[in-house]
Order: sequence, then structure tokens, then C-alpha cells
Amino acid sequence: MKHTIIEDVRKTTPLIHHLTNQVVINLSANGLLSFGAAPVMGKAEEEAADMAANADGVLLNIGTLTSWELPAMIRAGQAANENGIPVLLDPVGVAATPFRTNAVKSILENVKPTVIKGNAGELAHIAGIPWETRGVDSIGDGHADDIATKISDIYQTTALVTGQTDIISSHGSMVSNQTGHPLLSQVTGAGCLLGSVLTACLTTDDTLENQVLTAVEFYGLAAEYAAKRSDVNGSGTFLPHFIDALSFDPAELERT
Ligand SMILES: Nc1ncnc2c1ncn2[C@@H]1O[C@H](COP(=O)(O)OP(=O)(O)O)[C@@H](O)[C@H]1O
Ligand SMILES: Cc1ncsc1CCOP(=O)(O)O
Repeated sequence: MKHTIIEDVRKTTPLIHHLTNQVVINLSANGLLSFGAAPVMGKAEEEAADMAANADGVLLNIGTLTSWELPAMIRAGQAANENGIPVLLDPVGVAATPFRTNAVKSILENVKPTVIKGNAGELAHIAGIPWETRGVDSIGDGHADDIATKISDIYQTTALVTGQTDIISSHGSMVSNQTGHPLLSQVTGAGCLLGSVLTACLTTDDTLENQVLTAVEFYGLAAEYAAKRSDVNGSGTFLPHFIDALSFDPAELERT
């Protein structure tokens, strides 16, 4: 983990424009504030390009996408591309329905994401690799490294496949991360909030591989710290301590 990436986020408090799902809007805003960046949510097509062009990073998350939101996502992504602003695509539940599959196809035809992140089931679906999914969840395990490589190659982007082990493939090289805690999979939106934290890290001056690896490593350590507390009895008590831990110094999380 590169501490300077997290320090830079906290120095610059980058503004992250979220076009995200309605399940996680509040969690994403509060989690990102705790981490040290600034959230703004907005999905109107009329303002999507202006909001994105004035932000430092753009997050496209299709978790509860509707047909009227899709043009806004594409306009925000294009405005970010035109202005050299990083864009993260989180194709939540893309395998669940043809509507989601076609929406992601349309986004990828019109927008070049800096990073595509998702669980193995989501990214396997986009990569055309058979995988079992259920709603927004990935079932079982397999070769997540093949999925990451294929996504990175096809879309000429950095790919992050999340799970017990996170795999990052960035322009020919691959790294993995083992930090994290199973309680994260008991909190809805844990993957979505990771997308917000990661988009903030993409606004710093470092390599994409370092930015993604630092984000997932820090996020996992914050979860481990929260899960170890004696007053945490399950996902309900875990969540507020996890949000707190997102504000900690990376060195403090590494020590505990
Ligand atoms: N069993 C696990 N053990 C440790 N960390 C996990 C586990 N499952 C998921 N995570 C972590 O939770 C976060 C969200 O990942 P994931 O659950 O795959 O996303 P999603 O919510 O999109 O399905 C990632 O940081 C990942 O490392
Ligand atoms: C449950 C649910 N349904 C649509 S979006 C969403 C949240 C999914 O969040 P995550 O994939 O980060 O757990």
C-alpha cells in the first residue's frame, strides 16, 4: 500500500460524481466523507455532463439502473473522458437480466472506463466466461485472474475482480490483495462503497496499479480493524466501526 495515495486524497478532498444505485447512496456518501473525499450524487441527464466535467472523478454504478438513467451515465462518462477525469464502471448485477447486460454494453461502446471493477460473477459475464450468479451476488469461485486479464485486454483498461482475494490486472501486469473480512459480504453496498474509495484514489498522481492496490488493501485493513473490536457482534455493529476506520491513518491500520 502506498500511503502517499491516501495522504493525497485527504489533502485534495477530490469531488467524486456518483451516478449510483439507490440502495447505497447514503452509505457511499458517508463512507467517502469518512475516507477524506467529497461525494456528489446526481443522475439527471440535463446536468450529467456539467457535473462530471466539474468533478475530479466519476463513478458509474448500474445497481438500480432505469432506462432514463442510462443516457445520463453515458453523458457523464463521455464528459469525464473528454476532460481527462478518471471514470470507474461498476456493473452491479450485470448478469441478472438482458436489460443490465445491454446497458453495460452500451456504456462500454460510448465510454472508456479507467477502471472496471466488480465481483467475479459480474466481470466474468462481461468477459464471456461462464460463472454462476444470483442477483447482485457471485456464487462459487474459479480463476478470477483469467477474468481480470480478459477484461483488461478487451477494454484496454485496469480491471479489479473483488472477493476473498482481490485481483487487479492493469495493462499486462497482475497483482492481488488478501486484506478484508467476510463481514464485508454481509453488508449490502460494501463493493459499491469500495468503488467510491477507489475512484477517489484514481485522482492522485500514481500508477493505476498502485492506486487500485492501495484502495483495496486499505479498505480491507479497515474492515479487519472494525471486525476485531470486542463490541462488534455482527454486520450491524461492524458497519459504523468500519466507516470510522476508513478515516484512519494507513500506518495505524497496518499496526493493529
Ligand atoms: N470472504 C471475504 N473475505 C475478505 N474480504 C472479502 C470477502 N468477500 C468480499 N470481501 C471484500 O469485500 C469488498 C467487496 O467485495 P465483493 O463482496 O466481492 O463485492 P460486491 O459487494 O460487489 O459483490 C472487497 O474489498 C473484498 O475484498
Ligand atoms: C442489493 C442491491 N440491489 C441492487 S443494487 C444493490 C446493492 C449491491 O451492493 P454490493 O454489490 O456492493 O453489495
